[in-house]
Amino acid sequence: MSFFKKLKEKITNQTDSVTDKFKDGLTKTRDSFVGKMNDLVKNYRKVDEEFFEELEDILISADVGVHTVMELIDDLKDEARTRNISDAVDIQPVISEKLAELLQKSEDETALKMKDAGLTVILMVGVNGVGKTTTIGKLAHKFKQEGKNVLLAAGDTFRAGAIEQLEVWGERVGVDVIKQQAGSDPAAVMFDAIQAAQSRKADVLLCDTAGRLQNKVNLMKELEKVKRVITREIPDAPHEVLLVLDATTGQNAMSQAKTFGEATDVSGIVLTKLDGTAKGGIVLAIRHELDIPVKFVGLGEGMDDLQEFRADQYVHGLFADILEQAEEAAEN
Ligand SMILES: Nc1nc2c(ncn2[C@@H]2O[C@H](COP(=O)(O)OP(=O)(O)OP(=O)(O)O)[C@@H](O)[C@H]2O)c(=O)[nH]1
Repeated sequence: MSFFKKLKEKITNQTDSVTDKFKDGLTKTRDSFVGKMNDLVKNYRKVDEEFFEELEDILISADVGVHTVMELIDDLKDEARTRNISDAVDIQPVISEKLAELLQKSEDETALKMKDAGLTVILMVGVNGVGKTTTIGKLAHKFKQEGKNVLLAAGDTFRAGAIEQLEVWGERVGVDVIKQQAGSDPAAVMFDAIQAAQSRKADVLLCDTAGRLQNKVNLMKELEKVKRVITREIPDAPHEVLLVLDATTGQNAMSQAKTFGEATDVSGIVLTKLDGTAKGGIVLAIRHELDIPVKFVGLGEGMDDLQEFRADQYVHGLFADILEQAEEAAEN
């Protein structure tokens, strides 16, 4: 069975709306990437050294990341040799297949670690402006729709307006926000929030945190303190530490991930604004070079536009058209 058929089979048991969300959200990346790939195939026709050099540039310009691209190109060269592929058209499905392999390390690890019973505490970290507040709102909405009792903790007491912004989302989604005055100790807010969550028998507590990166030592200290307070109240919490990264910032997002990774144990990444960039290859760089699973992607500004990351949907969203063309060409 062809790779495309296998891919289609994989996504058939998911709802069409998820497939559409990924396809729509990846429009910018697809248009740029697929356009360049089509030109490449047209211009070169034959798979040779120059072809691979051009392909390398295309992948790097989509923010796939230099190390990942190098490995990928080596793999593709081997594959072209062993499968005896010389026509550029025939290598296209192999490219998508290899990208899928890179992403598909383990589907299980993208699922959130939720408690079967009792409170799940999720700490949200990331620099200002990446869409952390919006992501907390979207996650709260998702949990509410699943019938869960959700509470928010306004742990960003540093940035002016952060508490109010979280309250706006709280109202929009219909969940309460536990807060203190601006400038107060975020660890104290967490303590209050955990008490409130436990007495209200909440299922999920989503904790906002401050995102200043200018001073790494302060950031580390603050995150450590916040985590310590949470762990003192609930020993196995926080159950997830989700780092929010803005896909449109490209390699900057990679360096933020490294900094936060040093400051705290990040269990997963939420990649926002994937719909707003032509450089959606960043998903591959993160997955391959950081070894932290991408758990969610932001594919729009609306409440329903946060999607659990699915490697098969991502690859389908990017390559369905190319793969279909290749399939038709092979059949004729
Ligand atoms: N297109 C698109 N826009 C998004 C996405 N996530 C967030 N945004 C937008 O990005 C902007 C910034 O998001 P906010 O949540 O307000 O982030 P912020 O207040 O700047 O900073 P933090 O909350 O500290 O991250 C808003 O206009 C959001 O609507 C997404 O996945 N796609």
